[in-house]
Amino acid sequence: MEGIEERGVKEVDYLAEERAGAQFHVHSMKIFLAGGQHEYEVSTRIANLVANDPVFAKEDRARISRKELYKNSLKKAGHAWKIILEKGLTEEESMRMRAFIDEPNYTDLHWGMFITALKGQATEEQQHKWLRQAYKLAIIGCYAQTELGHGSNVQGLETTATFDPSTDEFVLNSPTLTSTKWWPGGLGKASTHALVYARLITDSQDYGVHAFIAQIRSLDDHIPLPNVTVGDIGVKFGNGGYNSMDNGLLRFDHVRIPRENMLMKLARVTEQGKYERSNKPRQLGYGAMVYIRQGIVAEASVYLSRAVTIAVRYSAVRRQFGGKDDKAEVQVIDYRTQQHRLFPLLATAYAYRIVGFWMKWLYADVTERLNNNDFSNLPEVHACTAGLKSITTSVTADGIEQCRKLCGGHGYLCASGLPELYAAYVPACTYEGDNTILLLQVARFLLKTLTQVASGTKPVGTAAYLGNVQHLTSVNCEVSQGKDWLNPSVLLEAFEARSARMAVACAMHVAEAPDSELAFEELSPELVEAARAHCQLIVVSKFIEQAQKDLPGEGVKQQLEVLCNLYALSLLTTHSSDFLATGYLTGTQVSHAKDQQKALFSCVRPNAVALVDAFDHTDHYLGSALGRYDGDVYTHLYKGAWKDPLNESVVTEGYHEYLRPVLTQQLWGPTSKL
Ligand SMILES: CCCCCCCC/C=C\CCCCCCCCCC(=O)SCCNC(=O)CCNC(=O)[C@H](O)C(C)(C)COP(=O)(O)OP(=O)(O)OC[C@H]1O[C@@H](n2cnc3c(N)ncnc32)[C@H](O)[C@@H]1OP(=O)(O)O
Ligand SMILES: Cc1cc2nc3c(=O)[nH]c(=O)nc-3n(C[C@H](O)[C@H](O)[C@H](O)COP(=O)(O)OP(=O)(O)OC[C@H]3O[C@@H](n4cnc5c(N)ncnc54)[C@H](O)[C@@H]3O)c2cc1C
Repeated sequence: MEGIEERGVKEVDYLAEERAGAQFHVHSMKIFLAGGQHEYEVSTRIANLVANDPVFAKEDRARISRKELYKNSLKKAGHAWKIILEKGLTEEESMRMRAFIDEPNYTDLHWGMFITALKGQATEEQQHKWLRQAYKLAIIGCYAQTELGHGSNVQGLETTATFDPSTDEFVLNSPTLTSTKWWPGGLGKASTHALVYARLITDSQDYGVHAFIAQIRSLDDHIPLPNVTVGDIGVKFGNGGYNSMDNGLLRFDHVRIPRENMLMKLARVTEQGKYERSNKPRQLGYGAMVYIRQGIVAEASVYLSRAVTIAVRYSAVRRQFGGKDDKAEVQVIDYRTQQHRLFPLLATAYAYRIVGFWMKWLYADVTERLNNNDFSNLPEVHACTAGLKSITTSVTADGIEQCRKLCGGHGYLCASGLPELYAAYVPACTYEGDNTILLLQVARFLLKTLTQVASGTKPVGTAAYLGNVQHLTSVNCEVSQGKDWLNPSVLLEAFEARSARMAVACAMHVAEAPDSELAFEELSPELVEAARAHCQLIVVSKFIEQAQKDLPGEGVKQQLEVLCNLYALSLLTTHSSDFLATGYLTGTQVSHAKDQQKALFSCVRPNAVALVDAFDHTDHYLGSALGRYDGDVYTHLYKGAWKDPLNESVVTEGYHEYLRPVLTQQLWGPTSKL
């Protein structure tokens, strides 16, 4: 329904036939996926701005050295900041620009965590002092929490901040090797300041981990300050990927900072060294993590949809087998096995887009509540952000790798864009909370909620279904044929019943054990599965909610319904053992689900290319010869190969030293250089 001319490419469109077969209005879907007309316009404008600026080119990223990559990322960040200032870009526009530049750098941590933590944990006076500087980038901050010895166990951190009343200062110290700060992004080379999480000691008493601002580099010449040891931790996984970030190490040798550098909104130390807590929950000190976790959830769909766009377009271009009697060979997208691996990921990318919108709403809602001193839904928001961060990043990382395999041999080439995408994305399974640790947090929340339900408290929000636990643990599924699975309330009940039953089984086990902490540990694999089931339910329920709404644009609602059903049934069949073991489904009902899932593949097939077009990724952003909008895959793979530095000379460097002696049998002779 949409002409390729709109993209300014007239010469060739190998995917034209695919696009012509779409059964929905692609432009309307684009607007839906962007989050609205305004968001669509901002995205389009900023995507083009980035794509047309040579400073933001990214072709060579997988080929250049780490040093060059890092220096380039500094150049890009500086250039982006210049554009933001010159054009007076809004926060929304700047965030879009960050996304389209598509290269992690120190500003992610500065804006995402340093500033967020200051806003959440600094007093007004402190904010006035530090935020003014930080907003201008006159200082660059990082978030220095993790240490060599502890990351997940925040309460186990070892760095100390000991108050000295004689000088009204804290003394920051790294008492052991394992207390070395290790991993903070932007710390290695760029930051001038660090938000340091350290054990607060005053009057010889340890009050646990608190946040302090420490200047680590000179604002004149960027040299580390006295008694501060700071540097980069080294090359990370993959070419390009997250290597544009200077994850750093940091040690303090009795470094003195003013008492006012402790962030004092949640707790303070007086001039006399007295420790005083505010009446706000101490968990607000974890607020920056909650903010980034929701951001990571909102971003998951972007990464997954990029991989899926590449794999769908390539699968429509690529042909293998068949081709007898003058017929063209079969497009690999028509193979059922390809559809079985690819289409659920397409549906997942849509599901995560919808849950990402909801997550942003949830975060705005909790922020407003916190501003009004309403802390009631903090545990639920923590569970949602932690759990959804965990499942969306794990599925997205695995999904990118699956898309690489779906592209066969060419997927393994950096020219496909997929290896780099995976390398850049996969640390999301670890940073901002290891995904298993985060699911265990959800599990604790579920057990607590069930205990509260037992004592008559009504659960709210995403846990509300647990208020219906008696029904959900006794009801039988009524599906008797494949089509029954297309009923949203049937799907919803299946996911609610599975989640409630898994949580209840764990809760009973833990409650009956003499030592509940030991039982929790023993049962942790099952608890992780129960938490996953709960989080999948959240995504399914948000997708169903959205698919039931009326949306503008011919066929848009119908496509969302198909994808919603496909998403839910793919989860159901993949995790069928849960549904069977909890006794909610029979084997026959699972078979019906599988049949229905197959039928849905046939509905997706004619729309697949248009459904990925609707994500509206530019060729610059995709950075993939396989995922090009025009489908001209082979020309660009071929051209790309000749750009490789190995092909700069016809006879390779090293020929005379190392190849010729082998070929001429002179390996052991007197002139051999080997
Ligand atoms: C122009 C540029 C713009 C840039 C904008 C950027 C924004 C873009 C968005 C996305 C981009 C992504 C960029 C990503 C960059 C990478 C960033 C990576 C940074 C990091 O990795 S920072 C380090 C993160 N570290 C962790 O996540 C550690 C994980 N561990 C923990 O969170 C906790 O310690 C724990 C959860 C494991 C708790 O362990 P425990 O010992 O039990 O802890 P306690 O402190 O005693 O707390 C228990 C109690 O508190 C509740 N709770 C825990 N966490 C939270 C929370 N976050 N909020 C609320 N409540 C919490 C917990 O449930 C317990 O409650 P209970 O006592 O049971 O009632
Ligand atoms: C690219 C990248 C960027 C980062 N950026 C920052 C940053 O800017 N600032 C910062 O402070 N930190 C940063 N980090 C650190 C990151 O937050 C931690 O690595 C993360 O929280 C995981 O902690 P860990 O490394 O201690 O893992 P560990 O906790 O040591 O995990 C190792 C394994 O043990 C398991 N495990 C641990 N405890 C338990 C348990 N109780 N029960 C069951 N299993 C358990 C985990 O599941 C995991 O499989 C970054 C990390 C990376 C990779």
